[in-house]
Amino acid sequence: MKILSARQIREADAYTIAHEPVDSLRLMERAAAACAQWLMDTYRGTARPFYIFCGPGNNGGDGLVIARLLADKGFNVQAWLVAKGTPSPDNLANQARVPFLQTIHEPGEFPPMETPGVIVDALFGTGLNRPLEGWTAAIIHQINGQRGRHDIVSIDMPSGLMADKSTKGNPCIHARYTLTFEYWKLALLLPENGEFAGETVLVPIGLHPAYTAAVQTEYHLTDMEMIRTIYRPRDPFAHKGTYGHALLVAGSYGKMGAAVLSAKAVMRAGAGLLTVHVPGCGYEIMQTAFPEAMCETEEQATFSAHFDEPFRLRRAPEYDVIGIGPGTGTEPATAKALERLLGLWQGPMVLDADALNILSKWPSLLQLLPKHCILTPHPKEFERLFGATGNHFERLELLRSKAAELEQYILLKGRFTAMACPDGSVFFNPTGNPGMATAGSGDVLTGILTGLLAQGYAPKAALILGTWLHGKAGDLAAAVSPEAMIASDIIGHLANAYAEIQQ
Ligand SMILES: NC(=O)C1=CN([C@@H]2O[C@H](COP(=O)(O)OP(=O)(O)OC[C@H]3O[C@@H](n4cnc5c(N)ncnc54)[C@H](O)[C@@H]3O)[C@@H](O)[C@H]2O)[C@@H](O)CC1
Ligand SMILES: [K+]
Repeated sequence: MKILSARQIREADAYTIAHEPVDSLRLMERAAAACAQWLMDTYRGTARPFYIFCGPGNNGGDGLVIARLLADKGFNVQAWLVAKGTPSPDNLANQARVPFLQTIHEPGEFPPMETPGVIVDALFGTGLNRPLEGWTAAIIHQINGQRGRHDIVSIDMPSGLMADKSTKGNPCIHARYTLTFEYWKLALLLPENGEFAGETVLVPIGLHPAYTAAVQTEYHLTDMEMIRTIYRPRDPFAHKGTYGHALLVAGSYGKMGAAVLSAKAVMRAGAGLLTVHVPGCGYEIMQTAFPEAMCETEEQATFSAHFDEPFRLRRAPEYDVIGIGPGTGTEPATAKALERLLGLWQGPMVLDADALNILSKWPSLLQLLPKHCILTPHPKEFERLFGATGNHFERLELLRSKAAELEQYILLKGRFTAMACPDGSVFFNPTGNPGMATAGSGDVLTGILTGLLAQGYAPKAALILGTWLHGKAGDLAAAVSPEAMIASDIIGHLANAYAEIQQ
């Protein structure tokens, strides 16, 4: 699914009006009717009144239509026009159709709203072009002050948030739900705005599909259609060699769990063969915990500078992919080993955890990476690798520019994990939940990505599919209890995540 900028959303709106028998007033009616329906379905039977705050533009126009539609259905509705500036023509036309509309001219006129109800925030949407200040900011603070007593539902955007620019630190509605029209907006996907949007619900309003099909965007949200296009069913004539031989370099004294979790995920993702390279202290652990993997070792608790000797990496062509990093530690000897490895290997590769920490400590190693590896930092690892930024839009831009400059795929973990490709595109992943913020979850992702690359998926396909599978398996695991789930449960649900694609 493409993520459009505020300008492109306006164009999609105009294109629909030009190419369909619908004028702007009808389109507003359609969008507002979809919201009114959601509000009725969600709050029917609760006897909660609706308190609707309408701004001067078309977002306010949506609020006016919602007020009328809910009142027509017999709901208890109060609506206020927060009057500042000239109203848009469609807003004005709808004001006349809400006889019970009141006006707030200054913050002192903020209504009491005694009965617990639902505040509908239709003050500003994608038309916001600068931070809110003065008395509009004061109204936002007053609405936020009501959060304990009322549910707040924002229409299209939480008022105060700009669709594709940072509004960090500026006044903004804290919604429980955001009913956003037709497309995800970039701002709704970035963690710094999570507290404002609450739960985002996508509301289709029937914009013309031809515009979306043709428009060029850098940002995308992974959806099932994309996943089904990427996924390749197994060949009935397959043997284990068909699905590749992965090498996983992982573990150290006290951190063999990371290696075991990663190894299991490689195989559960579908790799044909796996060799795990661990320090000597981990040999028995690995062979016992996961007999499906072959295991080779070194004497030391960490990896030696002579990595390639017992390791016989000169036989590298027998591997299809190398995954490296979970639990390896960042000893100088291990860093040397990674350097040697990079001198010998130019194939597909996944670098995670301590492999990334080594790259941060010795940044010159970044230049030795084969092109089109997958790097999977969490925000702290990303900051150590590439530096701090002032807000999450800047961080996204840094992610994009580093992926292009280094010609690597870089995955930045988060609620909507952002995956930047060397061609400048960024894919956001929708699956996953807070239950996955648990030790070992990242090691499982490394394993899944390594397992997909082993099977011959191209890096971009492996990245999008693997991250989706990881989140979906996590969602299935969290369905029982997000608190009680552990990383092994994600592996345990990978089969069910695959099954969802095949349905
Ligand atoms: N995209 C679409 O296809 C559709 C959009 N609709 C609605 O239209 C909205 C966009 O409408 P508009 O473009 O009229 O914009 P908005 O209603 O979001 O806001 C524009 C108004 O706010 C004022 N404004 C902007 N920044 C301000 C600031 N910092 N302080 C005070 N005032 C400020 C402008 O002067 C203007 O009056 C969407 O969010 C959505 O709710 C729907 O009505 C129907 C279909
Ligand atoms: K709004």
